[in-house]
Amino acid sequence: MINVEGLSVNLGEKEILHDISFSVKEGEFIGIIGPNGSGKSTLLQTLTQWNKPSAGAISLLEKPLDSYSMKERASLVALLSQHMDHSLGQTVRETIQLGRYAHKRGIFQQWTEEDEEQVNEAIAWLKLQNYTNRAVSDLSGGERQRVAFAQTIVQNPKVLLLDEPINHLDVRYQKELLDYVTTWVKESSRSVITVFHDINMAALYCDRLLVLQGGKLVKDGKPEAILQQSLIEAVFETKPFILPHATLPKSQVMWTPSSSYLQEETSLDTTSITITETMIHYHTKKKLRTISSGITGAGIGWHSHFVNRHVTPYYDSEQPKEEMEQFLQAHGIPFYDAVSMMTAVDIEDVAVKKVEEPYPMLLVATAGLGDAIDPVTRPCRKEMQNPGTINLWIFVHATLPDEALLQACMTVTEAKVKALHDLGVKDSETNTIATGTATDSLVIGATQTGPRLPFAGTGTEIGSQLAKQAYEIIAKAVGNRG
Ligand SMILES: Nc1ncnc2c1ncn2[C@@H]1O[C@H](COP(=O)(O)OP(=O)(O)OP(=O)(O)O)[C@@H](O)[C@H]1O
Repeated sequence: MINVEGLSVNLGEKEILHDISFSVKEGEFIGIIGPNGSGKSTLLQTLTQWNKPSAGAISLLEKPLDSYSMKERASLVALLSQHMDHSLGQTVRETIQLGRYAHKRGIFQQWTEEDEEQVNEAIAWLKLQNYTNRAVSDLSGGERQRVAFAQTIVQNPKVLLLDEPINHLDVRYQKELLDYVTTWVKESSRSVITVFHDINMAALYCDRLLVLQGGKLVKDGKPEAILQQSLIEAVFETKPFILPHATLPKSQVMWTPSSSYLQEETSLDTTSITITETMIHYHTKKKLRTISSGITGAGIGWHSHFVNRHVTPYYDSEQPKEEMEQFLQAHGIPFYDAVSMMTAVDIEDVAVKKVEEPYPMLLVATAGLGDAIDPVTRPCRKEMQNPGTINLWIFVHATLPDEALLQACMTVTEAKVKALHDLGVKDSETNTIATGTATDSLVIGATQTGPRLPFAGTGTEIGSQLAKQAYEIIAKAVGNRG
């Protein structure tokens, strides 16, 4: 659709773009990212011939861009820019209607049914029905942005160029506009090139990203190839963390504030454990990085409340998470900040241990064995037969990346299996050695302010400590049962 070859642009005395080459196919949604002043807007403006190149060539539909008349170009390429005044009518409808001008020829510019249809469609898509008779001058920044977008879209161009189209929009309208653009580009074999400051939105919506730095195209690739820590840090001069999106196979960037207020030390303190008949509750001053299989706070997160709640052997809830949230709230514990689990074991049988060397560690365990299971031998059954569960908490004063937290889970689980083996705990149905109970829970929390330990597998110093301590605390908790 568009081919750019060796493009350079001078503005005044200065070379703003240098030797840029890329191409855009039909149906592609391209994002341009880069720091302030890197030339993103200049590039978009040059694609409309707003700026004249000092070198290189731009072709559109296989013909040089400058071989089209202004009128032809206007109907093929539409630019929504922050840096130019859009033609404004009095009302929203009039302003959008002006976008159809690109399709009018000759002196008798009759308004057609197609014009009306395009305008009404854009008004509906952008949810502007209630604004059509409002004066554009009275609209908010975001509302005006949607009107300007509607005016651009009714031009029905082959190529749509958008310069920061979402910067004034709230998150709902950002999503709606980008969802709309995606449908528009995919269903009608057109192309879109959009300048983004929001790298995450660019990565979510674009097929490819162009990265500009100092007027040069430093990288052209799929979002997952662009969202690499070294590249983003080099271009934006600030360190990102790249994480997977929670539900889509896409990458996202996270930023960490440099403020020292967020870097305070947290130590592990046994005095902040409260043990009552109802629950074991541990509260840390600062949130810990956690990996857990609890009822609330499961997965990877940050939490400062840890709850092992006593329930009767007959506890039965169809919605244990909601029921647990109510329990936490009733006890003044914010459910969103709590890793919680349940046990039918008497809370007084809890085992607690604090270790200082080599790494400070706090361990808390309760162990019921009524439903000890050997899942390798026993056929699967849905119903739990006897209550009983091993709940294990391990808190470490160290900085563990997520992969080390996962390794710590493996290390600790292997130690639990060995403990049950050495204790001769058996699955009552198969009479073979159990690996755990059917409902065991685990949380590992790290203060993230101690020494940085990249790995926590069984071959590491921290892994060896985790395994030994987990083995001992489980054995102690099993021994504590009345
Ligand atoms: N008419 C002009 N004459 C001289 N220099 C210009 C002109 N227009 C823009 N520039 C300069 O060109 C460089 C690139 O500007 P441009 O607006 O393309 O950057 P950008 O990447 O879109 O920036 P931002 O993220 O801040 O919007 C900047 O240094 C800018 O000052």
